[in-house]
Amino acid sequence: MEVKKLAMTILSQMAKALNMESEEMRALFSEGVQSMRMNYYPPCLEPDRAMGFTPHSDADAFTILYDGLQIRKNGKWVPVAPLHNAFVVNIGDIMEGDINRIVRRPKVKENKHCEQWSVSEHRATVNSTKERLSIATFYNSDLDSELGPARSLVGPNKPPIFRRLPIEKYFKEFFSRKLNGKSYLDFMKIQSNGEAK
Ligand SMILES: O=C(O)CCC(=O)C(=O)O
Ligand SMILES: [Fe+2]
Repeated sequence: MEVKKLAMTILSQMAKALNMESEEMRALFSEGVQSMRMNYYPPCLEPDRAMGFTPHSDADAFTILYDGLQIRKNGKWVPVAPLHNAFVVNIGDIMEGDINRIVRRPKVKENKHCEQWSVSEHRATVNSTKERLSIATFYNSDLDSELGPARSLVGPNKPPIFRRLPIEKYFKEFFSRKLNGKSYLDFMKIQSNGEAK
């Protein structure tokens, strides 16, 4: 319950930073699905030859994670060390879909808080002596909702970049695929001829 409160505060700040109607954001997530995954990584004698969690972006809107991971930045894997008393927040695929990729638009890029927003591709490694436990809390809009660019962010001059589909269908499709970086996001994109892939 406490993590959910934190999530709603983060979402309302995100809405503000994106000039999105905060009620639209609140309506999407207040009754949404919150789920938690605990990942246990036992020590591994040959950590260089094993992977804890293969590279992926989270399929949800965003994730609040306890413990560190590695993110792909400019093609390189960079460790994000856990800070004492702090969480790591990952932007997931749904958030990129919902906000219509506004974060990549030049106008918003001027906003220094938005500049770093993009879906995080991450992975988890293992180590040779210590076991590791992470706790990830995932946020989604509710299962009856539709996934697609936020209505307050698209218009005649801002055409949608992602297609719309029922969220249940989105998850069925996601879980029938192998984790493969950000490939599912590409699948969600509308091609330049206006057709969904
Ligand atoms: O265990 C970790 O640090 C990362 C876990 C993760 O990426 C996930 O559960 O989606
Ligand atoms: Fe993840």
